[in-house]
Amino acid sequence: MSSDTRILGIEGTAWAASAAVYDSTADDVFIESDAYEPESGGIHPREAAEHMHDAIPRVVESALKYARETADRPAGDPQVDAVAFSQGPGLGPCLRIVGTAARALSQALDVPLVGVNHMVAHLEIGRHSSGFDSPVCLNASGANAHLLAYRNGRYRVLGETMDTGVGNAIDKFTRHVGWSHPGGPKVEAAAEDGEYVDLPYVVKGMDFSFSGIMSAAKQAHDEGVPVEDICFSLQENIFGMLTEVAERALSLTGSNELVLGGGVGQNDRLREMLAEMCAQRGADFHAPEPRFLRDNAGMIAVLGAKMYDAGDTLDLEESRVDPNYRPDQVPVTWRARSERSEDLEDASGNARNREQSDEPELATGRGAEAAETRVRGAEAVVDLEADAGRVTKQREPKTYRHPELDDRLRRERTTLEARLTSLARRHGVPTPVLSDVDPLEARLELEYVGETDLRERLTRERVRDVGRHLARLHRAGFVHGDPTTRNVRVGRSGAPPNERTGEAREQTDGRTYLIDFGLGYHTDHVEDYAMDIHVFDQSLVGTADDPAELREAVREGYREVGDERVLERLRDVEGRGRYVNAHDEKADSAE
Ligand SMILES: C[C@@H](O)[C@H](NC(=O)OP(=O)(O)OC[C@H]1O[C@@H](n2cnc3c(N)ncnc32)[C@H](O)[C@@H]1O)C(=O)O
Ligand SMILES: Nc1ncnc2c1ncn2[C@@H]1O[C@H](COP(=O)(O)OP(=O)(O)OP(=O)(O)O)[C@@H](O)[C@H]1O
Ligand SMILES: [Fe+2]
Repeated sequence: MSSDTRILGIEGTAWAASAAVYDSTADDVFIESDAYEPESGGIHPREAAEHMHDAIPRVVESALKYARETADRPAGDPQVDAVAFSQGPGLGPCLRIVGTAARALSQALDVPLVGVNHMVAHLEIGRHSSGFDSPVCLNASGANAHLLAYRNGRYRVLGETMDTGVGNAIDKFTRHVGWSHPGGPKVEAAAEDGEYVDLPYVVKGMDFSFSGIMSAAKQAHDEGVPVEDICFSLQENIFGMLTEVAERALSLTGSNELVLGGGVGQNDRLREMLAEMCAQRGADFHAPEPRFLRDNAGMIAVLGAKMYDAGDTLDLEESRVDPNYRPDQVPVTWRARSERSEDLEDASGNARNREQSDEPELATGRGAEAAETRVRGAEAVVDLEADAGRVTKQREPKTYRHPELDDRLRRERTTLEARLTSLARRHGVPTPVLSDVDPLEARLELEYVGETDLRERLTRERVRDVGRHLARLHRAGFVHGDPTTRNVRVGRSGAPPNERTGEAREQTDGRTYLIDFGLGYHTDHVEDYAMDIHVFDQSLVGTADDPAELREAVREGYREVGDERVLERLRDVEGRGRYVNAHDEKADSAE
């Protein structure tokens, strides 16, 4: 960062009217915030906007006063170099007030305007305070919940909630119980005296859904289950889901660093689970201090400074706010050019992984496979005996999870994996032959298939094959649940070069095997089939430099075998951005 940048930051996307001054030389952040507290119910957009209207001038005045008092600049000079503000996402009426205030200040102070994406700020503050280079980020905030990882100039969304944000889900339950907003801290306090009761647990690849667990929690309350037990179990399941998908993102990207962002990150139990998961797999975990987790202008000012130093300022006409501003829409201008083309899952990431792991014999599934005898996936430890043609897959206990939940998931998934692996083969999809299953020990013995994971040898032809395979499963009435470029095994890297031209040819005859059916399930919903393809898409986005062609290839393959309505629904799913649950329409069960 260049020397002595001072930025005024303004935040006001929903509840926090906040202003901050960041000084890059001292790495000092001053924050002044004024919270909106609804008298009853949740956040009312109009009331929240009125709060912004009253409180923003006050907090800005305190921040400017601090800037004047601490600057060693001549009195006539501007005390800050730019005004950075949250441009979105957030509540429209609130954002507009903050936008107007920021524009007015930039004109009055005669300094440039910097438009900051609030969700990227939640991520970058953790990268800033940890010093991590290319972490995976779990954003656990009120209105959002997603996993981000940097690749090729953008923060890619690897997984996200299919319905509401995580804080909002918790707050809806506490409103049902009659507790005041915000509910998160109350659930955390009540959970201390709770015991575990069974609640739904839903992850799909790196996506997840809260609607099922929230309705079950409300119903349990109505039926008289003690509220502290529900709170305890909500935390165990919801945070268990977030930790699981975070681990899957680490495993898929080969990254060894996780940062946490967002207001729900203030929860001790969530932080404990994430720290434990990272410790278990030899990764580093960082959670910023609480004042940087909940909404605050400090994170806006810190990212604002990086953007300002990169020359990423706004003209007035570009300064419109965007309530649906997604993190992957932001061109990342502030990271070094070398970093920007860096490939998250390149060999170095995994070399690091091996060095730092407590268990050096565990590799992450890449590289010279002949030499590897053990692979650690996100869920299991897999012993590979290529010569004997056999693998043993052991779902080891995850100590971050409640033991009851852990037992249940490991058994269920082992049983399902055994059943669906065989069922898929009966429907013409190549899968490993099962030789033994022990649900109590959560252990499977399977045939060794393929030579390497698809992500090492991505070609259109192979990806097209995956499209056909998924269509066959769907026609048979079930989904894979976690189709990623690591859960497909492939053979040789290509046919011999063309004899006349010497050019490499794509192999068309090798088999593409699907493995790891533990998250699969029977369903006749078009939405579930579309989600299955969407999960594979997201893994392409996470592992391929140019995913567009490959995404088209999945669809080509799917179209050959499957139902066009699923592809139509997939276009809907993508258009939605955040997925609203639409488990309504049923497909005819083909076959
Ligand atoms: C777009 C923006 O406006 C939005 N901001 C936001 O949601 O505020 P944030 O400060 O990041 O998170 C607030 C949420 O964080 C929850 N929360 C606060 N303390 C908590 C705790 N100890 N345990 C669980 N949840 C907690 C609250 O219940 C509330 O739902 C967002 O980042 O999604
Ligand atoms: N039958 C098999 N034949 C050859 N290799 C296999 C087989 N099963 C697993 N592997 C290897 O082990 C890795 C991890 O296996 P698997 O995906 O089943 O475990 P996991 O813990 O569920 O992984 P994740 O949840 O990260 O996808 C695979 O990516 C693959 O490289
Ligand atoms: Fe936020």
